[in-house]
Amino acid sequence: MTSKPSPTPNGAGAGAGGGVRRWKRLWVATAAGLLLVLLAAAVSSRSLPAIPSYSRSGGCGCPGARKYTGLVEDCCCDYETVDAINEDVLYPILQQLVSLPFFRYFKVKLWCDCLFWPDDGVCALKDCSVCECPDNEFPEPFKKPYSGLSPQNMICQGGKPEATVDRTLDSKVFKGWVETDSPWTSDDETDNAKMNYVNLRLNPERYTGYTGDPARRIWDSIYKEKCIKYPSEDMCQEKKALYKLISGLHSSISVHIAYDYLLDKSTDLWGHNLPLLYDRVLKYPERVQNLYFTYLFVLRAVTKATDYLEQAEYNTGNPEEDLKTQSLVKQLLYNHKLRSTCPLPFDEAKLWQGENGPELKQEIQKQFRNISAIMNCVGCEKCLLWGKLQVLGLGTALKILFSVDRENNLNQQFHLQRNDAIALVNLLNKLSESVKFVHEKGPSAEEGIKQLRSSTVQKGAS
Ligand SMILES: Cc1cc2nc3c(=O)[nH]c(=O)nc-3n(C[C@H](O)[C@H](O)[C@H](O)COP(=O)(O)OP(=O)(O)OC[C@H]3O[C@@H](n4cnc5c(N)ncnc54)[C@H](O)[C@@H]3O)c2cc1C
Repeated sequence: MTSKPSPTPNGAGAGAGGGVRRWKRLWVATAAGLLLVLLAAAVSSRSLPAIPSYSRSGGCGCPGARKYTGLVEDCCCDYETVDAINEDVLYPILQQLVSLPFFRYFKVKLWCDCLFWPDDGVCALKDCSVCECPDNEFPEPFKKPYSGLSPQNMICQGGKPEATVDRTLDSKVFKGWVETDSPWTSDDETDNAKMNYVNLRLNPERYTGYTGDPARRIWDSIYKEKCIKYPSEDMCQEKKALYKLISGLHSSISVHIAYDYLLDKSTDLWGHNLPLLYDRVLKYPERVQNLYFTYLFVLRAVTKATDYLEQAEYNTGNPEEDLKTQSLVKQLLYNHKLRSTCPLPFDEAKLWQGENGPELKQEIQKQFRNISAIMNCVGCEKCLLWGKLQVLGLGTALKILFSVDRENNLNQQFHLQRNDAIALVNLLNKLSESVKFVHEKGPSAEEGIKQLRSSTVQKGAS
C-alpha cells in the first residue's frame, strides 16, 4: 500500500501546522474507508458501476505477465499448469461431485469440548441453546422463523443467522455408513451419539460475522503457541510443510469470506469483497503461494489414493446419482490432461528421509491432532463445520501420503472412512474454488485497490 511518510512521526504535530496535518490525515482515512465500501459494493452489485478492469499485467504494463510463475515451492507443478488444470479439469468435475448425495453429507460433532478456553466458543453457546429466557427478552426479529431454525438456536449464534448450520437432511443417503477413529484427529469419529449429519450444500462456506479476538485467538494459537512455529531457516522440511498446509487452508477460508460477503445487512446484499481479499491474502504473496502448495498437496493425496477411491462403494440408495458419482471420480482420477501435465503434484517421497523420520512423523501427527482439538474452540457453528471438515480433509491427505511401504505404495493396513473421503474431496473443491477466484480476480483486484488507495492518499495530501 502506498502511504506518504508523516512529517511528525507519532502524529503529534507541533502547533497549528500539526493540527491541520492531523485533520488532513483523518480526512484521508475517512475518504479511503468510504471508497473501499463503495468499491466493495461496486464490484459486487450488478446495479452499481463496476470496478474498472485492469489487464493481468501485475502493474508493469506488460499485458499477460503473471505475478506467480515457475514451480510452486516444494511441488512439481508450475503456477500456469495449476491454473490451467484447475480451470479445465478439476474445478468443473469437483463442482459436480460435491453436489451429489455421496459427497453432500458430512458427519460432524458440532457441540464440542473446548479443552483450551472452556469459557469460549460454541461450547459456551451450547448452554445458551437450552436456556429458558422470558418471552419479552427475545428481540422481535428472533421470534420470526429463519430458515426453519428455532429462536434459541439463533440467539446462540450471537444473533447472527448466517453463522448457524442448517441441519435439514435426506435420511435415505446414510446406507452403509461405518466408521473407525482417525489417528490424525482429536474427535472420536465412532461416537455416533454426539455426531450430526449436515447437508453441506445448505451451509456454504462464506462470511459469518465471526471476527475479533476469539477468532484471532484460534489462529494465533495454531500458529504460535501449541502447534507450529512460523517457519524459520532452520526448520525441517516436514514442519515447514505443516505450516504451509495450515497457512494455505487459512488463505482459502479468507478467500471464501471475500467471495461471499454480507455487503449490506439491511438489504441482505451478498457479493464479493475484493478489498478484504487483497488485505487478507493478495497483499502477502506467501499466503497465495501456500494456497497453491496446499492445493497440490491435497491433489497428490487424491491421485495417490486412486485405486482406493476408484473401488470405493458410492452407495446412497440412489443408483442413478451413485453411478454418476463413480463416473465423475474416474474422470477426475484418470483425466489425461491432469496426468500428462501434472503427473506428480507433490513428491512426498522426499519427506521422512532423515534418520529421525519415524519420530518426526509421530511428532507431526501429534501436532496435527492438537490443531484438530483447537477446532473445538471455534465459536461459530458454520466455521466449526467447515473448519472441522477441512482439517479432517488435511488429516486424510496426510494419512494417505504417509501410510506407505518402502516402495512408497500405500501399505496394506491403510483404510479410508466414508467421512474421510467426503472431507478430502470437499477440501480439494474448496481449494479449487479459492485458486480459481484468486487467479481470475486477483490481478485486477490487486491493481485496482492499489491504484484506488494511492490516488485517495494523493488527493488527501494535496
Ligand atoms: C477454523 C476457522 C474457520 C473459520 N471460518 C470462517 C467462516 O467460514 N466465515 C467467516 O466469516 N469467518 C470464519 N472464521 C474467522 C476468520 O478466519 C477470521 O479469523 C476473521 O474473519 C477475522 O479476521 P482477521 O482479519 O482478524 O484475521 P485472521 O484471518 O483471523 O488472521 C489472524 C492472523 O493470522 C495471520 N494470517 C492471516 N492469514 C494467514 C495466512 N494465510 N497464512 C499465515 N498467517 C496468516 C495474520 O497475522 C493475521 O493477523 C474462521 C476462523 C477459524 C479459526
